[in-house]
Amino acid sequence: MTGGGAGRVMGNCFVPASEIIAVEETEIEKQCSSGKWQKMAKPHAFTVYYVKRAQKHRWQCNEVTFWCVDEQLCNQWIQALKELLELQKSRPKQLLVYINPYGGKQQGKRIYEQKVAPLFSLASISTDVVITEHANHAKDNLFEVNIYKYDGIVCVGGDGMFSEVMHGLIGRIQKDSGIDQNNPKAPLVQCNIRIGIIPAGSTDCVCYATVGVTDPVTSALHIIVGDSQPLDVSSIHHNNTFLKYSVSLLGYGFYGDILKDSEKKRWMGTIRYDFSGFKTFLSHHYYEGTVSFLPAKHTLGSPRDKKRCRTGCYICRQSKQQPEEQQKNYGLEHNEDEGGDDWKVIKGKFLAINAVNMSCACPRSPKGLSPAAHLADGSIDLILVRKCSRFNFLRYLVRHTNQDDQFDFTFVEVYRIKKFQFTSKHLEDSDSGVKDVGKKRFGQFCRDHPACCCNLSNSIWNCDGETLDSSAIEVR
Ligand SMILES: Nc1ncnc2c1ncn2[C@@H]1O[C@H](COP(=O)(O)OP(=O)(O)OP(=O)(O)O)[C@@H](O)[C@H]1O
Ligand SMILES: CCCCCCCCCCCCC/C=C/[C@@H](O)[C@H](CO)NC(=O)CCCCC
Ligand SMILES: [Ca+2]
Repeated sequence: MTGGGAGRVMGNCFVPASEIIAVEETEIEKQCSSGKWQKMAKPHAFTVYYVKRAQKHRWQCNEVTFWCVDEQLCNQWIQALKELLELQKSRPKQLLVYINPYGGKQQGKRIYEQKVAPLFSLASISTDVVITEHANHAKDNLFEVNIYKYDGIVCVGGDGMFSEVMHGLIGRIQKDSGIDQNNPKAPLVQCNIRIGIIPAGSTDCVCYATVGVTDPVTSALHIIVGDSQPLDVSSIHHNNTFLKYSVSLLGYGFYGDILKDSEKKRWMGTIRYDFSGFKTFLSHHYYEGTVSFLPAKHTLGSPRDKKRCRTGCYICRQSKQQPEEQQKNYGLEHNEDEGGDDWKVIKGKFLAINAVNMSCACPRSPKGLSPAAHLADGSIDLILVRKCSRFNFLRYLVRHTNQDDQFDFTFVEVYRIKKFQFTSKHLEDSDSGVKDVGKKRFGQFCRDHPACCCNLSNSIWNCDGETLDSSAIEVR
């Protein structure tokens, strides 16, 4: 048989079966003398659609058409290739798709319809599509529909949309299994339904940090070939009440303040973060509080490693293989929940407290806030940025965007941890009965030292781009 792609004769073209998207019989048309197009009886042809790896982690859908004069031989090839595709067991056949039409640049619906739906249809994936009408629509819907008939859920939107779908899915599975999410020690039931992300948000950090690029076609192709990547999820509680799950950034101080300000500016679209980022940087507020954490002793690797986490990463695989029993024993021996000796306590004045489950790489920060953090090692990198000058804080922020070591500053500390708790000084003071009526009654900023930047109010937690209501939290 003869093969040619996009009108040119190709040399050799090697495609692993796992990267074939579809095989279709091709109708070859030939212009006859009357000038009309008509179907040609011979030769016979079929087209193979496959993944082409382009630059910078981008994937494209390419095609190559094979011609043959023998119809039977042609059909045999088509049959054999279709059987090969049937053997690809991890590929989804039925997907439930949620589109946030207002995320990012409000292009979610267009991106899905123009770039993703044609690929799903080519790959014979059937879809049920829900265009969300309000926040929490997707989450609530996941508690109502028969999720078990789907091979995966796709969210078209940003990190907030991913977080919503993740909460819906984890919540639904726990509900169906009788697990109380309010109990921080309850072992959660693992969810085997995958979530696919078609990036159409403002930061898209979960997509960027897992795929390496924010490109709807690349993500659609990863979904089609059935790729998967486990992710660490942190649960956040306060006083035995479940608050939220987090997969990317849980940030207090700088990133909490940016979010608080930027939520009022949603109408600006993605540029709101630049405005609020600049404003928050200038305000230079720091916050006092206590962070207690349990270091991750049994994970290999450190946040200062040079190597990045990739699919199939050795460190993630090792930590997955760590027997559950050993982890339980570790918990008992180290009396971890009672705040045993292994817990470290740090009191201080912080410009930012960032707890990241993954690098948090995104187009704004291509290596992320903790470049060596692991996607699925069961640990969090806790970054404490202590009070420092504006100039030094700027130097730190600039390192989010270049190759220099973000942790090589005296005012920045990083720990790889399993659990942590935070209480703001305000709360500690009010809990211990210390009342400073003046502070509480008069405004948010230090009246005696207007230029000192100490902020007498609390910051908020930025949990994957959503605000958390409580400033005191327990995370595991
Ligand atoms: N139809 C809707 N109307 C209003 N809000 C919605 C709707 N659908 C979803 N949402 C909410 O919008 C929030 C933000 O959406 P999304 O994450 O897609 O965009 P983004 O915030 O611009 O991007 P990123 O999270 O990457 O910064 C989500 O938390 C989601 O709950
Ligand atoms: C002068 C140079 C200064 C450069 C500073 C660049 C800083 C970029 C860091 C970006 C880090 C993103 C971490 C991910 C957070 C997401 O969970 C969250 C939801 O999408 N996004 C934000 O909170 C949005 C956060 C946006 C911050 C601007
Ligand atoms: Ca991790």
